[in-house]
Amino acid sequence: MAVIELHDVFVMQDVNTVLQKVSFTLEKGEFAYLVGRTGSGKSSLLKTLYADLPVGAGAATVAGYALPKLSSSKVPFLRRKLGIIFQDFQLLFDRTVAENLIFVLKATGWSGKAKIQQRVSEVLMRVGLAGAAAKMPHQLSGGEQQRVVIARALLNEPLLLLADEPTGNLDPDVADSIMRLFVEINNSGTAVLMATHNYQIIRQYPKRVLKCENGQLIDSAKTPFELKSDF
Ligand SMILES: Nc1ncnc2c1ncn2[C@@H]1O[C@H](COP(=O)(O)OP(=O)(O)OP(=O)(O)O)[C@@H](O)[C@H]1O
Repeated sequence: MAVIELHDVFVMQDVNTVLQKVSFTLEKGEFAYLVGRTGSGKSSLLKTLYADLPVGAGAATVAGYALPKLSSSKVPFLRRKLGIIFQDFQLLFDRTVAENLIFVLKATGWSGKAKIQQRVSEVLMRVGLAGAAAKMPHQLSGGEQQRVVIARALLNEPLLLLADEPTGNLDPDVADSIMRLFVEINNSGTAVLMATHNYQIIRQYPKRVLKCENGQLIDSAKTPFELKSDF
């Protein structure tokens, strides 16, 4: 089953076309990088996929939801199938790690204190932060904070993780450990689409690459291309 299926999609910012005729399929459990120079349209494409930007034209299905016709009341249901790891979806710094996670669980319809506590423990364990529940975000390193963001994205067992520069502000060792976490999550069946400028990571963990260039999306699975370090 495909978790993303786009056919001739136009990615728009207001009246401007950022990407035209985007067509690709991401299967369940697949991993792909999304690359391209600054301003080439990576974030806009990701935003289109989680219905933060409207589809200009074309056919798009994400996690079983047909996007062009998706009513705003259905958007939360789509988002529950997705784990979104974005620079601007940061942690709430006035609450503990556990409270950050509980906030999202309650907002997505969870109830029952024991069930909620158990889910919080499970996701923290999954990202290697079993002891961090009672800590405040500022007591954690940048890499640990990113792990909490990933834990939060995993709360509702998403079919697909959408990540925008998840290793962006981290030093190379920490970036590598975050990448290994993504690989582990992917190996357990969650599809991942990760926008990145991190050439080292792509070299070290080679996978399918989707590249935004000149208003189009090039797919290494269809048109093999050599990735240069200046993408
Ligand atoms: N909120 C916005 N309103 C209008 N135009 C925007 C907005 N955000 C981005 N754009 C424009 O859309 C185009 C694509 O930007 P986008 O942020 O998708 O690129 P990107 O590849 O993610 O870049 P970066 O690598 O810097 O994150 C750019 O021309 C940008 O100026």
